[in-house]
Amino acid sequence: MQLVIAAVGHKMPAWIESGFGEYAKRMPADCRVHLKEIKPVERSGSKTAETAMALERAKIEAALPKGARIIALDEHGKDLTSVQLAQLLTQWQQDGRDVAFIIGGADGLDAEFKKNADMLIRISSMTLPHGMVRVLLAEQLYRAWSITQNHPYHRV
Ligand SMILES: C[S@@+](CC[C@H](N)C(=O)[O-])C[C@H]1O[C@@H](n2cnc3c(N)ncnc32)[C@H](O)[C@@H]1O
Repeated sequence: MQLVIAAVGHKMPAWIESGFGEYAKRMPADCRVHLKEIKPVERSGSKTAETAMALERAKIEAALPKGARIIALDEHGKDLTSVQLAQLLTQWQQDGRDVAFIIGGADGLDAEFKKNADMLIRISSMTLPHGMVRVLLAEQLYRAWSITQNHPYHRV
């Protein structure tokens, strides 16, 4: 199983890159997190946010492994505890299908894309900057993996 984070946004500030890298590098080889940055579609006069998100959706889909389970990150998504995420991680490892976490850009994710996703999850009920979401998600994936291993990183 491969874990992919497809995130609309590039040229992130150094503190986002280093925060993400800190957690991504802790993941073991059989549960590596692969980041795929999607260059945002330029917003210009005649292009609505909906059009831009639809174009970004096509770029996201092209970057994903075939047949991957799609987990969209959205502030209106389901709340998961870290233990629930760890349980999902175990199930996903057992079925072997790749898992793709999708983070939208400034306007969010295309509505149809979210409707078709296998799951919509949130990290908080507040709106977060997209760069920060990838760091928090990487930390939660590392925490989830730690829970599956009884690693002391996670303390109840
Ligand atoms: C700046 S937000 C976009 C906000 C936009 N108004 C919307 O409705 O999604 C950019 C991306 O960050 C992610 N995001 C922001 N807050 C989040 C949260 N609390 N939980 C999960 N993902 C979040 C989502 O993937 C979102 O598409």
